Amino acid sequence: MPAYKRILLKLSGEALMGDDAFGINRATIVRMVEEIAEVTRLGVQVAIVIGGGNIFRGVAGGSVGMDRATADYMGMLATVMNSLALADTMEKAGLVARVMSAIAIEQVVEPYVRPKALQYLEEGKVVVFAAGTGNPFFTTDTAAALRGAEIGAEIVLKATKVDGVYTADPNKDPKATRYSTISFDEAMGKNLQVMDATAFALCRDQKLPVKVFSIFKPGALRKVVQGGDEGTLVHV
Ligand SMILES: Nc1ncnc2c1ncn2[C@@H]1O[C@H](COP(=O)(O)OP(=O)(O)O)[C@@H](O)[C@H]1O
Ligand SMILES: O=c1ccn([C@@H]2O[C@H](COP(=O)(O)OP(=O)(O)O)[C@@H](O)[C@H]2O)c(=O)[nH]1
Repeated sequence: MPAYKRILLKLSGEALMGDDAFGINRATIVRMVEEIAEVTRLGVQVAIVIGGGNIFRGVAGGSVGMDRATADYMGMLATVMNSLALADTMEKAGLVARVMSAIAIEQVVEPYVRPKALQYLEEGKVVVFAAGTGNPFFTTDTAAALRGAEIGAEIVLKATKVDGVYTADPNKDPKATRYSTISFDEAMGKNLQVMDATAFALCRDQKLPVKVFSIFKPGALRKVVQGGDEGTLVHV
C-alpha cells in the first residue's frame, strides 16, 4: 500500500547526467522512468519537477559576467529540454505524460494551468512542470515546493545525488552523518545546503514535508512512496 495518494517528485538535473559530462544519461533516465512507472502502478498520482543543472545553471552564467536574470532564463529553458526528454522517455515506457511550462512557449509545451494539471493527475497522467517557477533568482527546488503546495501533494520527494540530509555537506566532510528526520527549523538554522532556504521556508509554512533520497539507489523511490525507512524526512 502506498503511503501517499499524490506526490511531487523533484529530479535533480545534474544527477541525470549519470557518468556523462553533460546532458542526460540514457541509462539513468530510463531507470528513473521505470521506477516512476512502478509507483504509478501502485495508484499514486505523480507530478514531477526536473532541474536543469546538467545543461545550464544561472549562477554559473552569472559568475562569468552574464546578466543573472538572463542566465536564469537560460536555466529555465534547460529544464524545459529535460522535461521534454523525460516525458518522451515516459511515453515510450507506456506512461501518459504531460509537460506544462511556467513560461509561455506554446508551440513547444502547453502552459501551466493549475486546474488542468489537477485534471491530468486525477486521470492518472504524469505531469511534468517545466521552466521552474517561471522567475529568475529561484531554483527548481523552490518550483517543487510551490507546485507541490499548489496541487496539494502530500510530500515533496527530492531525488538527488546524496542519500539524505547530513550534518555537513557529505561531499566535503567525510565525517558527516545522515539524519533520518530533521525539522525545517533545524535544517534552516544549521544552514544545511541540501535544499535552498526559499524552498525550505515555503514547505515549512505550507506544512509540506520533504523527503531527500538518492536518485542513484535502485528501488529507493518505491520504498519512499511506501513509507519505508529511506533517506531523510524533513518535517515541520
Ligand atoms: N547538509 C547536507 N546534507 C546533504 N547534502 C548537502 C548538505 N550540504 C550540502 N549538500 C549538497 O547538496 C547537494 C544536493 O543539492 P543540489 O546540488 O541543489 O541538488 P539538486 O541537483 O538535486 O537540486 C548534494 O550533492 C550535496 O553535495
Ligand atoms: O524557478 C526557477 C527555476 C530554475 N531557474 C534556473 O534554472 C537553473 C536550473 O535549475 P536548478 O539549478 O534548480 O536545477 P538542478 O539543481 O536540479 O540541476 C537554475 O540554476 C536557475 O538558473 C530559475 O531561474 N528559476
